[in-house]
Amino acid sequence: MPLRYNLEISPKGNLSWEGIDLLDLIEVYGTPLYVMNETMIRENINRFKSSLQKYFGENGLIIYASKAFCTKAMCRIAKEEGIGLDVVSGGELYTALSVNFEPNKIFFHGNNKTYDELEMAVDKGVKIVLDNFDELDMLSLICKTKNKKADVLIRIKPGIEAHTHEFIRTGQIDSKFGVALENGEAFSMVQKVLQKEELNLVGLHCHIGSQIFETAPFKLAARVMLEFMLKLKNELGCEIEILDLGGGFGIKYTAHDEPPRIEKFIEAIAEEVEEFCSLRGLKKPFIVLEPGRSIVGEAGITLYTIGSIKEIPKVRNYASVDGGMTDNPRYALYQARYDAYVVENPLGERTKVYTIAGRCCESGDILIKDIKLPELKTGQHLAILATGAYNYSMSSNYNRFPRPAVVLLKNGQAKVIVKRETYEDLVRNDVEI
Ligand SMILES: Cc1ncc(COP(=O)(O)O)c(C=O)c1O
Ligand SMILES: N[C@@H](CCCC[NH3+])C(=O)O
Repeated sequence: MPLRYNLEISPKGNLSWEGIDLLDLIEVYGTPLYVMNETMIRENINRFKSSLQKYFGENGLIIYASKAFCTKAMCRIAKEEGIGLDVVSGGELYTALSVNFEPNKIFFHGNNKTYDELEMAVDKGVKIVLDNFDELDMLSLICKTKNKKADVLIRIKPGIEAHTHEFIRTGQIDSKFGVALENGEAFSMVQKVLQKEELNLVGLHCHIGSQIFETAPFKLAARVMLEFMLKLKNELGCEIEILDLGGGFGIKYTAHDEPPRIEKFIEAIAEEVEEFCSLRGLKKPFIVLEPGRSIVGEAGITLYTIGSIKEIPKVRNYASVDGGMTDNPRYALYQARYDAYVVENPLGERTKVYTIAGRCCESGDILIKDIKLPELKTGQHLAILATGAYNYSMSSNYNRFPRPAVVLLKNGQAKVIVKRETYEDLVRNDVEI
């Protein structure tokens, strides 16, 4: 099996990435260890940028969905690449602002933003994606109190069910996100925003789900949104500038996954926008896309040390590692599938089926269920692949496990971008009685 994700074999026969022997990396930084590949992150960003540029010229913007992996270093990479940022909390916004990210390229999402978060967004001048009527009222009050204006988009439920796991589907009617097109809900929200002098309606937004493998749902979402824009133009004389179609572009986690290339998604969206706008006489909107997983997912791996190996005859072989659902909760949450290599034996014949378990006090603490690997030995190391998205960002301190460090690789150099947590970090906010 050829190595994926630009992984290679080092002169010592170990797995290597960006010219770095991963066993050497482990010797320096220990395990568990998140490893991110800067070259791949930048390549992915540039694939999105050049594709969008090809079809929309200057009339489009990629905004990285920072929920996938949000650290100062990642925000700085996005800033250097000239893209925007999707944030969904005061914490993500704070991280972005701490590297002086241009506020007007930040889009603030969330279905229940707090007063303080909205205040911070208004003060800094970031774009706010309005989710509901309560938020609209709160934002209007904040703007009036401060005598400031805010640029807003409205999050619409386009009523599309993308074929993905139920928990990561968001565009259908039964969703906590956004306002529905049905019953005129979205229409009356637009009317209400237009009546507010302190709010400047700049765009509409939708997001249909995550890890989507088909281009058709994106085309459908674009069509539904453009129909609504046309209705607003015809009935309210309101021409909306930005159409933000969200993220959700699928990636390859295992050999079975065959996601379309990034270019294919954008080409499909462009075809739909082009056709609709020329046939129906609508001005082509400024297109925003919000990829998260497809920028960082395949550009991350996690390294673990293999501890106990338990072979239960005729049942299952468990190999436990020194991390678990605390650093990657995605099997526990979505029965997510991953692939892995043994760092010391990357191309060894895969002869035995193992379940890779974590060390949390939880039976569901599994990282990979039933994966064929070479015979494993305690003390060897495992690289779980495509863990760059929604791993570090969804990590926890359950069982009081400190979070692993994050190391960023580029051209043979490794840099710590998030330090390993210590026991002292774990008790820092505890108050003794
Ligand atoms: C509003 C919004 N935009 C963008 C994303 C990024 O999605 P993905 O990481 O699948 O590209 C999400 C998460 O699903 C989201 O909720
Ligand atoms: N966190 C999820 C996806 C949700 C994305 C945010 N709306 C995952 O790991 O796949």
